[in-house]
Amino acid sequence: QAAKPNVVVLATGGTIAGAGASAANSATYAAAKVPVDKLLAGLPELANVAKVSGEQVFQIASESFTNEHLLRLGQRVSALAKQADVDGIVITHGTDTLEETAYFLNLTVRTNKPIVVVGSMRPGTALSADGALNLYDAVTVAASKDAAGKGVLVTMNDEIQSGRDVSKTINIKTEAFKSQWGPLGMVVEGKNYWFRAPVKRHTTNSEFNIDDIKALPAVDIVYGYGNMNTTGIDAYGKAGVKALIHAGTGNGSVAAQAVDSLKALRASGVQIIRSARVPDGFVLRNAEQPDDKYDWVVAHDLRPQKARILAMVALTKTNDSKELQRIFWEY
Ligand SMILES: NC(=O)C[C@H](N)C(=O)O
Repeated sequence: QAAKPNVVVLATGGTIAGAGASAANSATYAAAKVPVDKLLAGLPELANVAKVSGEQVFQIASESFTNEHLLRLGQRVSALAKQADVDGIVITHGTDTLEETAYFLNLTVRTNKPIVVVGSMRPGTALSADGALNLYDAVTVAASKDAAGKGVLVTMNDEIQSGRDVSKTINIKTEAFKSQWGPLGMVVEGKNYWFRAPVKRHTTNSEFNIDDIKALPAVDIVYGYGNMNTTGIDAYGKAGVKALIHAGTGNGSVAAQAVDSLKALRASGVQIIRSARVPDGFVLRNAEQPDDKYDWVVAHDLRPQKARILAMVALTKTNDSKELQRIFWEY
């Protein structure tokens, strides 16, 4: 029998490492409690698909992820991916910001080896906990040659999703991770079934490289709503933000009373990136606002939190708005 592939599980915390007081506690529990060794020991079936080793990188709930966590995790993933004795990497992660980390790695880690980010909606102590199967699926995908070159992937709820496209769309329920463009495939009983492949640039085809990124610039998000005021926009400007994501209403529309503040910020050198608070669809250039005239960028189909990740990564290389727009189309 051929040797099993080597998969490293990098644990960062989240509900997949959570524990509640009773089996009835599906939503009330503490995240980031169970160490990686215990997670892996509780899943002996992993030995059927790979030779698995674990490493505790952080033990936090993912809402508390910072740019420093992103950089440290990315550097560790990159170093492991260069090792000849590592075939695939799994990252266990809280679900709240899982999509941001997955996209960050997708943009910056230069490897063809499968990288799979996984979490759970219920702690392992709960009835119908989903973490064990999600993790088994993640290791299955990370151990598979057919998962190579598809960018960073996410396995939740039997589906294989693109880390670029996927978002958490509901709390409480286990079918939380969706993409408007659909999953790439499914993973069932230790086997992958593929239906499509990503077309946006990622990993080995990316112009960004985590090994060259030492710090990420300040990029923040303001939310559009009825009766919007400019307090947030002006405060972020004063705080020295390098780009501001506007999570606009509808097709990324901007309230008339906010336009002047955003124009003033742009005039001071801050990049303005028009995204939308609407979950799906995409923002068109020069629709709703004259982006060419104001020298603003549109976020394409990226949700505000994903637009923030791409803006930070892009700004490590360029502060040219035309280049930024090209990057938003291509990634
Ligand atoms: N389901 C989860 O993992 C939620 C948790 N708050 C986290 O993101 O760490």
